[in-house]
Amino acid sequence: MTSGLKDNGGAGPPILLLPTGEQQVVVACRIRPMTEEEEMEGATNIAHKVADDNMVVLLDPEEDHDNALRANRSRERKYVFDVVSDARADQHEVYSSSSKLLLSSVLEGYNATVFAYGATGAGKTYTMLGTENNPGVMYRTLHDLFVEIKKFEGKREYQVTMSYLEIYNELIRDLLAPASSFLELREDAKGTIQVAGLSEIIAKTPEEVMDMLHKGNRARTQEPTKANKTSSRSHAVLQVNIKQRDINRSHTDQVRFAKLYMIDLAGSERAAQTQNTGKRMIEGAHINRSLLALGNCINALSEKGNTKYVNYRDSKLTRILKDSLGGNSRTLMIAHISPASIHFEESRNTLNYADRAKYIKTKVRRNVVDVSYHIAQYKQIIQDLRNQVQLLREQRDDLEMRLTTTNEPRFSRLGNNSTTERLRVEEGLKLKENIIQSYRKQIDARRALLEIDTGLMDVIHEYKRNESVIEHNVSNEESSPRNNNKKSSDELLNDTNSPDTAKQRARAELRVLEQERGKLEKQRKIQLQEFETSKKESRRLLEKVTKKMNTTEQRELLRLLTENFEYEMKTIELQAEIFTRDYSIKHKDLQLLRMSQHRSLCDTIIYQQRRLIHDNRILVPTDLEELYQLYSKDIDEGQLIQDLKSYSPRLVAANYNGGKPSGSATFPFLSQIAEEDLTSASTSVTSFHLPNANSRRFNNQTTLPPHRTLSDQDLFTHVNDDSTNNTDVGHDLMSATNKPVSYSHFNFDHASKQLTKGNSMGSISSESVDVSLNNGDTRRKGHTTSPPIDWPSASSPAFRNNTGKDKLDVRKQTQDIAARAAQRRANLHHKELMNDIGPVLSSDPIITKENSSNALGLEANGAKPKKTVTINDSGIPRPRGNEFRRTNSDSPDLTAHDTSANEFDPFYSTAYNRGSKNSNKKRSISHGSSSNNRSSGPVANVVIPRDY
Ligand SMILES: Nc1ncnc2c1ncn2[C@@H]1O[C@H](COP(=O)(O)OP(=O)(O)OP(=O)(O)O)[C@@H](O)[C@H]1O
Repeated sequence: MTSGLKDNGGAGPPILLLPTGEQQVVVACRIRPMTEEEEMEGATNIAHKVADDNMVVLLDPEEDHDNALRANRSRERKYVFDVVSDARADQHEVYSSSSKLLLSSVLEGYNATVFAYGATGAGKTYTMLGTENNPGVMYRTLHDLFVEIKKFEGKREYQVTMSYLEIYNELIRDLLAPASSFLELREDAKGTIQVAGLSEIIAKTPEEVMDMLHKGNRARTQEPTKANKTSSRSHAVLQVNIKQRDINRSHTDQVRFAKLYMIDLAGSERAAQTQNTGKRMIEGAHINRSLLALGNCINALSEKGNTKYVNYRDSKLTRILKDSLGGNSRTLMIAHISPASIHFEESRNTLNYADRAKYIKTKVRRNVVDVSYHIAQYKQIIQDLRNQVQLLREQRDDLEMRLTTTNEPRFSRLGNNSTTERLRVEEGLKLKENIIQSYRKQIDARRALLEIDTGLMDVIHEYKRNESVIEHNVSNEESSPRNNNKKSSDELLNDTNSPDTAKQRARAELRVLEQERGKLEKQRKIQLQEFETSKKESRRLLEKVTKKMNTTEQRELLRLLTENFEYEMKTIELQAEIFTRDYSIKHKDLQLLRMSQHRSLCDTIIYQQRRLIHDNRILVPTDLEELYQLYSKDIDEGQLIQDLKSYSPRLVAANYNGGKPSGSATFPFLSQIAEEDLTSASTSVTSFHLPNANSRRFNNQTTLPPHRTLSDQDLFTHVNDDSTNNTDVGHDLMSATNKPVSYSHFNFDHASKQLTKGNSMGSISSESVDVSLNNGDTRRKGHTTSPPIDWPSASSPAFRNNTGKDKLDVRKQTQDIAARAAQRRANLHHKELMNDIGPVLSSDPIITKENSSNALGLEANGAKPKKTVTINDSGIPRPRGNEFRRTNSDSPDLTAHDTSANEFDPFYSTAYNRGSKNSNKKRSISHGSSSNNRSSGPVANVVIPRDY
């Protein structure tokens, strides 16, 4: 190993070398003891520490010695790490062989990071925090840090500060000031990530540090789950800054800085294992997503030559860990696993990632600043300091003067004058205290409201995503012949990828989410009331206090107080606005995808209806035929919008522009969204309602409801435009008002009504798109301009004299058109969404090597993951697999499909190609229609990733 560990002659644990330059990440592994629950479940011990104390052997519990095929294929896995500790190792041993090694380095001025990694319940928090009687790495490291510092007493001057934050559902909270608002990450000019507004507290003794740690841990989000009774639902980051300099300053002064990060990550979890639902499930999705981003960074960084692009921006966790993983830091990863056979998959994943992390190299350098002084500079410094002392004296005198006019000392002056005056001032001071408290209460209530709102937004988003899962599967069922798809109930139960299972899961999830929504709405009502009460109380107090304050100083003080309060409120309002906008964007992304599904279904229906008309020789009225010709023309030339204008201006105008002629040349609904985005920023405190029974009706239907793009006006209706300011009181305070907070409602009732109005023409594009189809021998490429076909109406010669050849031609043309329509629209959506949404990675409930490396592969190619479209067309004979190939400019790869019916659930699977290089049937996202569904006509499906 070249990780920087060195044996110190058997005298103790190995120590870290301290060279400046490249250094590999040190990886330790801790196997915790079996828990009672695991033993009760009959789990066996499959993780063993062997050899030179640094090897872990993991046995596959499913190894079958009786199976001749597998007999020679041992699935025993061996991993070598820098340090390995098993169930016998106590907290002190683990600390001594891991984090302690970094301490001397930190005191030398090197940055360091220790982070605990592993699946949920693997023992990360136990290692990092420990228990009161058996503290973990965080406490022990800080304790020893102070012991070391003490050794230099009288020689060196140290300043130790600490901050403690958690990342919960992608929101950053200050654990040392839990009542403050969520914090934002900022990147300074040097690319260093800072958490704006994070409190940094000076710590002087280990006890103080311990107090702060306890305080922070109490504020941390921890909830019981099935997998762990004390599961951490957030990533906790403890940052310790150490600054030191010599006490006896000479003409040179050397200042050393070092940052020590200690991180307890939340554990990855498999939805099936944790059986989390509702809020826990949303937390789990956030945790998995950020760990997936971390896994991707580890993969990219551990590549030989380190040439891959490392995407730190995917999550707040990876942004914070940027320096620790790829920058100036000595980094130690403690991978945690359970020895139980029931956690084999989780342990294998953790060990695989830990194994990769060994190859990450950071570039370590000492953070030292040399300050040299010349005599002339000394003189200048002394003069500056004198000036400063003088200035501070003046400020102190001034403050004392102010205090005597505003505070208690004034009582002495009042002394003999009047007791009533004294009482009046006393009362004024009390009122001032009350108003501060009431402002604080109002801020806290508003903050709590914001937290509930973000929870509600998450719940609603999950709800709508699950609705899409159901709709998607329903539409696929509609498009596929049932007899080919019939599965026994046993098969369905075992087939976790089956759409039926996905649908059942989604329905169960909807029920849980509804309950969660109910709970949150109740909480919201109470919180809103509390907020209103505190608002009224502040207003009342402000009026009262203003009357009591009769000097300019007092009024000025009150004005500053109120301004400060308003500033805090504004910050929260801005945060609320950001969350609302984020949600609105997410919501629209989801809508686009749903519309795309819907439109694909319409194409299928049109195709099948035309086929029916043709096969049964049904007479078609002329106006229907004309409409169909318009449809065909649109597919070929993208002219539908223009033609419809002349064909039926009223219809087009009503659909697009509220009666005005539409100026939109491309997707009208997209430009509509852009406009709405610009005007939808006014929502503040929002309350949300899930779709009511009426609007949910279609979940149980077998067809999709008519679809329409919802505007923000549909979604958010102001229910309380209460512009009641804190009543302006006193002349000086006329401007010091508590700005109104407007409330709006997420209006699903209205939204669903709008939905049912329909929007069938509303989003047909006039943009032309290159389409390439592989219809057996015939291959059209580029901008297709085949003339609109003559559909055999009663007057059509084709209908009257339809010879076998004519019929074949007509059918073929129809099939081409329907398929092209589906393909073209799907391509357009793909293109738009790729631009708008960025990489599509599924947040598979657990990070697997397979999916993350594929996700990585997509990044490495500099290409965004492709969302591909499956189109099946029945009637056209094709040489192999009846596959269409797409060669549009976005997807240069020809990606042929061999889609097996409902092979996996697109909502829970990963968007990447799994096919082998040589295979003619490279697999793309396979979902929706199946190869045995070909008779059902064209079906275009678009993947909705879990993220949306
Ligand atoms: N080395 C150990 N010795 C004894 N008990 C342990 C050890 N490691 C973990 N445990 C116990 O196992 C349980 C789960 O541990 P812990 O909460 O630390 O897991 P975790 O990895 O932090 O989980 P999560 O990611 O869900 O927060 C706890 O009850 C803890 O006390």
